[in-house]
Amino acid sequence: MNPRIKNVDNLSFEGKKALVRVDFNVPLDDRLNVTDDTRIQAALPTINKILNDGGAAILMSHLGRPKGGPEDKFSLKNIVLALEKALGRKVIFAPDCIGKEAEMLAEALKPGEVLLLENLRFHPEETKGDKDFAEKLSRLGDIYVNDAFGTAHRAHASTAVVAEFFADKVCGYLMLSELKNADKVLGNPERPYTAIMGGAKIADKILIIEQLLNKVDTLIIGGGMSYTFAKAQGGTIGDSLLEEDKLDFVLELMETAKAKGVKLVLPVDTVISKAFANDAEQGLANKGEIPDGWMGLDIGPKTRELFAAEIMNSKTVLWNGPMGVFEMSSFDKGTKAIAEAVVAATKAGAFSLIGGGDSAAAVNKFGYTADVSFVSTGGGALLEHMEGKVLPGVAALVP
Ligand SMILES: Nc1ncnc2c1ncn2[C@@H]1O[C@H](COP(=O)(O)OP(=O)(O)O)[C@@H](O)[C@H]1O
Ligand SMILES: O=C(OP(=O)(O)O)[C@H](O)COP(=O)(O)O
Repeated sequence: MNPRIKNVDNLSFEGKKALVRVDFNVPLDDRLNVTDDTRIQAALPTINKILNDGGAAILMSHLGRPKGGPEDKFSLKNIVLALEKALGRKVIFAPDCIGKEAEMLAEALKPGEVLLLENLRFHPEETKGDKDFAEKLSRLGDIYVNDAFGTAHRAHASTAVVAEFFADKVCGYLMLSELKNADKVLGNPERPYTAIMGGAKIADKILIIEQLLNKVDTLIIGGGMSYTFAKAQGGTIGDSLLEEDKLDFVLELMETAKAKGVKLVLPVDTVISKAFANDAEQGLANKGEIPDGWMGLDIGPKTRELFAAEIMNSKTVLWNGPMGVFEMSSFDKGTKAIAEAVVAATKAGAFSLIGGGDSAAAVNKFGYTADVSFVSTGGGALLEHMEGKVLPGVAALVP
């Protein structure tokens, strides 16, 4: 990290109001309760440092990907209870992240108090990196702290642009420890080096693969991402997740992998279901043979074995994205099997780095968090950092 970037230890927050970008993009269940608070817990050291110094913390985050206006299921109000429980103190909630009310609540904040702002992405200006919006956010605090490692790959108003408006801008403890751990692998990874990719954010992450091909020896693709590969190879994928406009790109990626001598390992079978529901009719299909009216929601048993063998062979493992819809018990076996293989490889001496909001939640759900080398709160951010990119959220902190 650029040595000119300061961190929370370089400042006293006494009598100050810190505007803190956190990543509270946590999973919620149907009743809008937080199902995994890893990202909240991870932000506590920074928040507590500010409060213990005699400062006040104004926390801002996104939650999910709202369409550009308020939506109840994406309200940060849903996480207030979990945050209060984790912090052990009351949290004041601002129903909008900018405007008169937010400014008044911030103004009235006393040392030791915490204000949580409503979802930043209820304003489309956030993801556009709008300068006026960033300026409005900046009015709320005296010091800017970025501790949102999971969102540091986004050049958004609250993650990057807002920093321009502060003389004091620092990174938090989470950001520091994430970068430090990732750098253990970045410089000189022990080989064989295997990356495992899955999940549902296909459009974003497919682009990252191209860069990863310059780094890894083996690339395993599972989860929602794998069906675009199966389709590109001429298979049928029913109603499975598909990134239609990336079909040609995927074929090019496969050629690039071959040219670079990277072993690309794709699923050979898949658990299929008639609907996106735990109790829907289920079956198994070979790769690229999913009938119409069915969708692939997990890797199949042969794939579990194939992937596990590759992982066991590795000295460095980087994993982002679940292998299936692990939130439902009918489709969690692939993710669990891969987690078990990563744990076994770690016990055999490999360094394992698992990242992503949902991936971290999955590893937590299966009880393996302590059995891997490091669980990162960032998925896309971790991958982009591992590509060797300077993350915009980090670059913005250079004085
Ligand atoms: N085959 C699949 N079809 C639909 N969704 C999937 C599939 N495989 C995985 N997923 C979903 O991917 C989501 C996680 O994706 P992503 O956000 O990319 O991971 P992370 O948060 O770990 O970076 C999970 O909610 C999981 O249910
Ligand atoms: O969950 C996140 O990323 P991840 O799914 O890569 O772990 C971050 O909160 C970033 O969210 P975004 O991908 O909607 O910008």
